Amino acid sequence: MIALFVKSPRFLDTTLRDGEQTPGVSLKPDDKLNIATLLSDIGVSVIEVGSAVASDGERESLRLISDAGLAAEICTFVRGVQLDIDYAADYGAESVHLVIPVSDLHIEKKLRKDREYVTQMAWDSVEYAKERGLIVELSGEDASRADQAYLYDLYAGGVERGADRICFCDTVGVMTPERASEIIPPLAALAPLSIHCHNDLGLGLATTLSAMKSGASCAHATVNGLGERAGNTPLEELVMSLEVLYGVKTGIRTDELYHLSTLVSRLTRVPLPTNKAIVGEMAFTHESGIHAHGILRDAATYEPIMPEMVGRRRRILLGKHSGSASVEAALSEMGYKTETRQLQEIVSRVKQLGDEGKRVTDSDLHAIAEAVLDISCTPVIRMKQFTTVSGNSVMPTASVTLTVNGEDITQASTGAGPVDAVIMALRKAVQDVGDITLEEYHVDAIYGGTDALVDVTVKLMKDGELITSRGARTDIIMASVEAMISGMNRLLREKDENRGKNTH
Ligand SMILES: CC(=O)SCCNC(=O)CCNC(=O)[C@H](O)C(C)(C)COP(=O)(O)OP(=O)(O)OC[C@H]1O[C@@H](n2cnc3c(N)ncnc32)[C@H](O)[C@@H]1OP(=O)(O)O
Ligand SMILES: CC(=O)C(=O)O
Repeated sequence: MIALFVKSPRFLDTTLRDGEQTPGVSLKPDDKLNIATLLSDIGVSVIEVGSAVASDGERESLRLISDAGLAAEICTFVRGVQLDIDYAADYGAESVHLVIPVSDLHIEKKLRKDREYVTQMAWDSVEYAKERGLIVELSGEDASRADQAYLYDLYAGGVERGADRICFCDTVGVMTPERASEIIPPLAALAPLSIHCHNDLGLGLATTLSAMKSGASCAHATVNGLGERAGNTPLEELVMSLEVLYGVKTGIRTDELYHLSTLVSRLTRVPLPTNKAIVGEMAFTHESGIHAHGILRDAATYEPIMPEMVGRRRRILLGKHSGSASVEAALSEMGYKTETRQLQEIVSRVKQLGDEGKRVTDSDLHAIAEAVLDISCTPVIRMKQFTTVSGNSVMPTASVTLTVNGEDITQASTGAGPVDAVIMALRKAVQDVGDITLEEYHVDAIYGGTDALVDVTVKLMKDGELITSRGARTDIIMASVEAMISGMNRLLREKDENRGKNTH
């Protein structure tokens, strides 16, 4: 089975073209350059950076990325239209993804033409693009619903006229993996073949793998599976499946996949589903006691791949499904030592919080542990007052007065909004006692009316230590301040090796 894959498969990443066609997504040239640079650095062979014909901004992006001297081949989408090909050549593309509708449905209903017209358009476009000095990937749009004999002849004539590669598009994600294994081999014998799959029925990855196993030497994919409608084959899932399940060396730096994913999610503003394979927040997070217990003995019990392979870290969350093994491990991380009955009591309080529907944060565990172990710690920081101002004609501003180690400190800051301003002011107020960075801010459980409870979770980092903390109030600013103060107190408290083990 393994031998059927080509030895060094190539990847054409189309995050910046098909991925950007995700409704509502629009990337500025600099954003595209950032993503293209990382794609090239991790080893993607070809980057389709957009559609040069679409807008001035698209052409500016193409020029910027083409001039950046990246190792990857820079490609752009073109129709069978001379203007598109001219833009590609004039703005610095090395190659074109020349897309030609090939199913009768697309030819007759969309273009209102016939097969002969489209064949001629395809071949003329190949010749023209070659004259303009471009590498040509001749692509059949809706190829999986096309008459396969017609498609074969169109590709064969295109290759005779100079097409360097051909591409088979399963445009609406209807090709099964079984069908791919029948259709692809004769086409792949014509020229190097790329496979481009969509995920309308959730089969994008399976069909791409099947096509690659059947002779496709290049796969089109997008970061996070972005793309039209339900998206395209996700690059991170494809690369990891090839590496881990099929033993194929992809040449991709897998340890940068998570970094790439978060960059794309941030710039496109498309959040990652928490359970998304490889890159979702929960992909390497465990809560259930049985799983956590297994993981703590040997991670392979419940993890098919090591999180480090994709640049991630394992997390064990606490909640109502936790068991004593994971709670003990979390306590020990925090420097607490417990005896059996103390541990049992802490586990039961953790479960109680879970039963109330709450996420159990580090600060919650800390508070429970201190109560059960009867340790009273004086908080390093206490809030004395804070004020925020925002409105349509003022810059959002906040001032805070904190008592830090017994001394009053007042700081003020502006921000993108009142929450941002107050968080910046808080961080300024504690900067002399610790460099605390806000790694993540998350608002949850906003349901009901405008007076609903708001649940804010923050992730804070100090000296490489990452903790989560929560605040729950009906006022989002109060909830944010509560989460920040409680988290900062956790980080600023000295770790006491002798903590815990009180017997009573
Ligand atoms: C499956 C895919 O992902 S295909 C890629 C989709 N990407 C895009 O659409 C890129 C963004 N698109 C755009 O900016 C615009 O649609 C443009 C600039 C390409 C065209 O804009 P307009 O000239 O206003 O045309 P409009 O968008 O209304 O219609 C598309 C035109 O392209 C033609 N066309 C569509 N596909 C092709 C093709 N592969 N080759 C040649 N012509 C094509 C259509 O027939 C139609 O032309 P017509 O009105 O003369 O029949
Ligand atoms: C070209 C393309 O993106 C498709 O057919 O899906």
